[in-house]
Amino acid sequence: MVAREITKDVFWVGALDFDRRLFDELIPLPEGTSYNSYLIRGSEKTALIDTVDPKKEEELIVNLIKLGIEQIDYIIINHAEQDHAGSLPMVLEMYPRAKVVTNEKCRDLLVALLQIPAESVMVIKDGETLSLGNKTLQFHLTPWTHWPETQVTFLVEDRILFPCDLFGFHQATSELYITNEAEAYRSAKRYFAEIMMPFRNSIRGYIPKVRDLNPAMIAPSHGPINKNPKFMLDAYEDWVSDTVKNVVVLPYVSMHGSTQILVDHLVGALIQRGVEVKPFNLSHTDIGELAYALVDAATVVVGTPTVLFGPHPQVVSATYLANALKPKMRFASVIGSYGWGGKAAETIVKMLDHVKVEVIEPVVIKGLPDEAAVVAINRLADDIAKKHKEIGIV
Ligand SMILES: Cc1cc2nc3c(=O)[nH]c(=O)nc-3n(C[C@H](O)[C@H](O)[C@H](O)COP(=O)(O)O)c2cc1C
Repeated sequence: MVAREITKDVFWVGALDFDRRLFDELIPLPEGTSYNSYLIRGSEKTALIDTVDPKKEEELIVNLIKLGIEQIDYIIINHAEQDHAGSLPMVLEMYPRAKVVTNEKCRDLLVALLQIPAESVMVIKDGETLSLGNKTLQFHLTPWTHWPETQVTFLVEDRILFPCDLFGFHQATSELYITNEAEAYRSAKRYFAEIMMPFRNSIRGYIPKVRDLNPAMIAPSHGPINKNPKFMLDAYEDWVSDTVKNVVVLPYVSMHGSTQILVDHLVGALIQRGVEVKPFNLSHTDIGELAYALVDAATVVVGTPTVLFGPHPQVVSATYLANALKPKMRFASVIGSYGWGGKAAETIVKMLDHVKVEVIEPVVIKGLPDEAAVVAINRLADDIAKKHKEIGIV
């Protein structure tokens, strides 16, 4: 890997991870990822902003050595998660005189997660600045833009925002900057869905503050640097808003084909009624794509057979995730088939306790769908189209 200069005396010194395919043992990474770390050489002091995932720590160290960095005065930690702070012990070993700079909550997490000695941390407060001589770092605490300790750092003179996870996305690319905004939009929306969506209300509050800073660049900790911050801020403003689209997301499983028949019929019935529908067969769905679809869908219909008196375990897992991601969905329903009895639909509805949804009457049928089942699915499609019309999205 090679360190690259972004602007005078500001360098990207991170690591690209083209091969990584799973994050948090949960999220598929179709484009790999990067762990961006930045080095700022002021006239008097040198600062490193965030580190890299420990499995790539050697690349960070080599970048620093190649740049001829003999002393680091400050290591700014914007977020304590290991993919950004995990190489801190190694960097501190290499540069023992460096002070770790972060907020109080982040310090406590660094002590807990990485056993960093508390006394090596200089605690900053919201709005505080740190001079590097001819360059000034300004810290803004942004709790719950992922974790409780998250903060962003602004390089005042160069107007570069270092927001760590916020506004970034998982992509390993040799390009230092975003070159194709349409592609970046898709990757960033997926990242938002997987990581940031549960915190949409907090993020909404920070967007005007970021706009006030008027950054010339956003240099996140995953993915390429953004030279057009307005593009990302506008996109985020839309994603964090309460505005939903005329879309039904339909995650489902079918073991023997009966629930599949209901799904297929509902897909057709919704299309006929002018409602966009996105089915996801959970036996082979990339859950990142499911999360992506949840960002602005008005309705979620969960399809499940009854298994051991409840929903299919794959459906339980997807419903748990959807509920935890707290999408802005307004309506929910359940469809499915059973053999002799159970509480699949009731269990799914109970699981949706983090989202404020109006439940539309489920369609749960015995065995193979018959004419009555088709009528019931048409009724469900009618109800969904009516609800979408009532809220003005059709
Ligand atoms: C492992 C397994 C467990 C099942 N458990 C139940 C059950 O507890 N209650 C029930 O009504 N049906 C149960 N069934 C029957 C299915 O719900 C029924 O066959 C249904 O029509 C399957 O829908 P599908 O074709 O969409 O997979 C079970 C089926 C399987 C294979």
